[in-house]
Amino acid sequence: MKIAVGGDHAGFPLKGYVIEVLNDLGHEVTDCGSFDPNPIDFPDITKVVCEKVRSNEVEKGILVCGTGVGASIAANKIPGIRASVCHDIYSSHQCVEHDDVNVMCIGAQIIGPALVKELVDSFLTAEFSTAVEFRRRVEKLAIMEKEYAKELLEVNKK
Ligand SMILES: O=C(CO)[C@H](O)[C@H](O)[C@H](O)COP(=O)(O)O
Repeated sequence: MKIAVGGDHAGFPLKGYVIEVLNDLGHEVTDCGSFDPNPIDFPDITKVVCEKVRSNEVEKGILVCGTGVGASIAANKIPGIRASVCHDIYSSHQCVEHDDVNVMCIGAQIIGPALVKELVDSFLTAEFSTAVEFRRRVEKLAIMEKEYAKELLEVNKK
């Protein structure tokens, strides 16, 4: 699978390990930075990773920041992105099965390499359920995105 990976300064060391794990699992990785441990704001890296996901250049994205929280907030502001912090195995596959999550966010200050390996594998091997209720809920997310975008356009016109 094609995967885009990115992280801010807090995620930098763990991002390297995530890439190693992905390579070992046979995935094709695009490293979106950061490429050194200097401070960089998580929204900037989040945009790079999520653009690759929403344009279908890659199938999924993985973001690493200090807690995963900032990256997840930023990613969920981008149309077409459904992001989640995944720090437990159940969420890491259930978020794909039920909510079709396409960007996993993890916190380098929260979890270590052994768990990361299992989380990444669990996230990437999970499949979106065909059950009608899950499909309906995700469609509602896309509708919400459009509704609020319309509202923003109207506010900007004034
Ligand atoms: O976790 C984060 C956002 O949710 C960031 O990666 C940072 O770790 C966090 O904001 C702390 O910032 P700092 O510049 O590393 O002190």
